[in-house]
Amino acid sequence: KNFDYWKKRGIPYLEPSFPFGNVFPCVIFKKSYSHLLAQFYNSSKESLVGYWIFNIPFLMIRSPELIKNIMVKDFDHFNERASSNNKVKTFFSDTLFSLDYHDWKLLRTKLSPSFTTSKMKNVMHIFNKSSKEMIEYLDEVSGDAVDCKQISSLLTANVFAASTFGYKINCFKDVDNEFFVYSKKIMVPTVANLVRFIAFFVVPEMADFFRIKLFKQSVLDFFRHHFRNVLRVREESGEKCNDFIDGYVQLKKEGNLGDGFIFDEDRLAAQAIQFFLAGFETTSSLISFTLYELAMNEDIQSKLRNEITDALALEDDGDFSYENIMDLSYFNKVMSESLRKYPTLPLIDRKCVKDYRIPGTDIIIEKETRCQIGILGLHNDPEFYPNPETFDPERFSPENVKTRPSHVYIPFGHGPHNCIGKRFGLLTAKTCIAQTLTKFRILPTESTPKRIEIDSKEFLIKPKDVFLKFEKL
Ligand code: HEM
Repeated sequence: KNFDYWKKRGIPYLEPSFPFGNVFPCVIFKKSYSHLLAQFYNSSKESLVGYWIFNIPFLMIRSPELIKNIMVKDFDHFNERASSNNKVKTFFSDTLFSLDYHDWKLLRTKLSPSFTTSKMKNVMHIFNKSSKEMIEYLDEVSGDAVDCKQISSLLTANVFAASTFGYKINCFKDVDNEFFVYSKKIMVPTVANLVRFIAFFVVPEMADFFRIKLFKQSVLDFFRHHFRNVLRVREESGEKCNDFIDGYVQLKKEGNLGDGFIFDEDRLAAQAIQFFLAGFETTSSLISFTLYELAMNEDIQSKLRNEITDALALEDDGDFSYENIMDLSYFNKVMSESLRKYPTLPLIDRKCVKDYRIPGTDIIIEKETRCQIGILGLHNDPEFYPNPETFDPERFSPENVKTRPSHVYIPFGHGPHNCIGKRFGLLTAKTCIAQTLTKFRILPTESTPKRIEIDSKEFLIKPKDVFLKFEKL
């Protein structure tokens, strides 16, 4: 009976069908969720278009102006996510993705200091060390076809194990390490995992109704157990390592954030797990996609190598410093283009919390309406990015950026709910790519596809198979 919802409100919509609304291609794994959203985006030229996920009406926000209003200018109308206020009490209820606006704001203010420039400088040694562990591995297998997805995941696991869980491991030497094994269990592309992610992040009623859990209990117990151990060791020793764990120790000491929001160990563990959940696959896929594009575009690869080699020559210990790696202009363009073409977290959502009249129209977005922005569609819209399939870092030269409306490039979102780990993810990926380029020429193999395939069982944008060769320079 809800299928006349958008018609009644005079909002353009896509024709739904019972019982899945507009998401049938995703239910049968014909299309990934991100491609389905891109299809909704491409289906219209209007500023917004309605559709249904099962019987729940959603709005795809298309116009850059409206995107800006929702994310930034009129944030007070859209300050929660579709996943906010999840009723089933799980670790997820204590994360930035799920808390209501009031508690989200308290928590975000407390977590933000863990991501300042000085904190990022302090963890550069972890990014450099993990990248060198990858280089050692590539040295051993130089000339062979290497599974890029696997090496990117191993690197990201090393980084998160050290920074978030205080766990010193080298997964390149020990792929059966339990941290890596449990990490892969969370994200393994199965039907069950896809249903879990969609239920938690898009249709929380489904998670509530079917009592779906985001992780298996054994996986959650593993991460909680390690988190508690490292927290206890740090508390007892008083050691300061300038990492996330120092921040957790401090938050535990503060205890009550006010209004009954208390930082007990489970709540703290939830923060560590959410960072891992939000950062692990997004960052490792960014590395895989960028390595792939560099292999396929040799001219871009050599131009980038020249810039990076010059920058590294300024350092005396072979490690990249924060300033050194953040300020490389061509490198920044390459990473931006990679995130344009492959926005690894392809979905931004907001829930309307008070009725909103779209400026200059009579259209009202009503309270409780769920809005989504399909980043893949937006970033590949030829109106803003001509020949979107072409990998062209020059799209991000200052003159070209000026020609586009703001908010048509949002790989990390925008406004108060934007990605808290943006620089952490970028620094991890950049250090790894920079260290690799100083030692190896990246080449496609005979089996490397001309066009990368996205895994349709994944909630995030992840490549299917990417095999490349790393030839010593
Ligand atoms: C290349 C890597 C990454 C990409 C592309 C990415 C992308 C995104 C996007 C698109 C959002 C939604 C923003 C919005 O709604 O406006 C987001 C939110 C978030 N990200 Fe990231 N992310 C990445 C890495 C990370 C890392 C490394 C961490 C943690 C260490 C992280 C933690 C989070 C958290 C906690 C949120 C929710 C923020 C909030 O609602 O307050 N992300 N990310």
